[in-house]
Amino acid sequence: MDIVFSEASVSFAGRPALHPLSLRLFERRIGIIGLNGSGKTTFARLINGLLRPTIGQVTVGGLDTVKDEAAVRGRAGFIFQNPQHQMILPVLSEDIAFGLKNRRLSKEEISARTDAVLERFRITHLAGRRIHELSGGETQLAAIASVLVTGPDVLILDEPTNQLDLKNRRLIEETIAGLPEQAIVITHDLPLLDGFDRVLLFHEGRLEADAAPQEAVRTYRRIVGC
Ligand SMILES: Nc1ncnc2c1ncn2[C@@H]1O[C@H](COP(=O)(O)OP(=O)(O)OP(=O)(O)O)[C@@H](O)[C@H]1O
Repeated sequence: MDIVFSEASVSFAGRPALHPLSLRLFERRIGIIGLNGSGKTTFARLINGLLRPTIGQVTVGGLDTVKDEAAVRGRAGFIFQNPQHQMILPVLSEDIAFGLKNRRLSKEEISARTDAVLERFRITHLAGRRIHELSGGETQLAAIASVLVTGPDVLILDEPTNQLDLKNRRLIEETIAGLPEQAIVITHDLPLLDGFDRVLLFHEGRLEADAAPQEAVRTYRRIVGC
């Protein structure tokens, strides 16, 4: 899906967090890297209307993130850094089904879609588990399932491998690689970007590189001197 930034910028209390930026994203796997506080989350939040540009415009599939906010939220799903915070109901299957409420679906349809997404991520055995009892990797998978059940075209993941052990990290890496949906991934886990189509490097609120993974990471290392 086409995501278009047109001279979009964000300031907080007059301080620029993202300088004016124009670009078009359409690739299937897009990474976002940069130091803490460089503007990555600010950029990503603009895509699903969680944040409005102070100046300029962002469109997703031709929809304006400000004027068509509700429709944009349906197209672009966001998985937060601490995904347990975005899960509303205590039990996993209930939380997934909750995302389908208000869609004029029958109980049977909601149940079938919930079962299908649990199966898709091979977490059917966790359906009746309480969210706070899930491991880090299970929580991340559960959050991805909860968002994807609603059928977004693009998934935005904010540091999805943060705090995961090697095994769970691998699981999430493979899950992201296998998603048919477009995915935009903010990460400090640079090897996660292998095979990505495009990587954006932010530095002090500016887009410093827009390149293939290796080149973007090289620029990142050069800029920060590591
Ligand atoms: N709601 C807010 N109010 C005020 N300042 C903010 C707000 N959100 C972000 N900022 C500031 O904007 C800048 C960019 O923050 P952002 O969260 O986009 O960085 P980031 O690259 O995602 O960082 P990290 O890797 O630490 O998550 C920072 O200086 C941050 O303090």
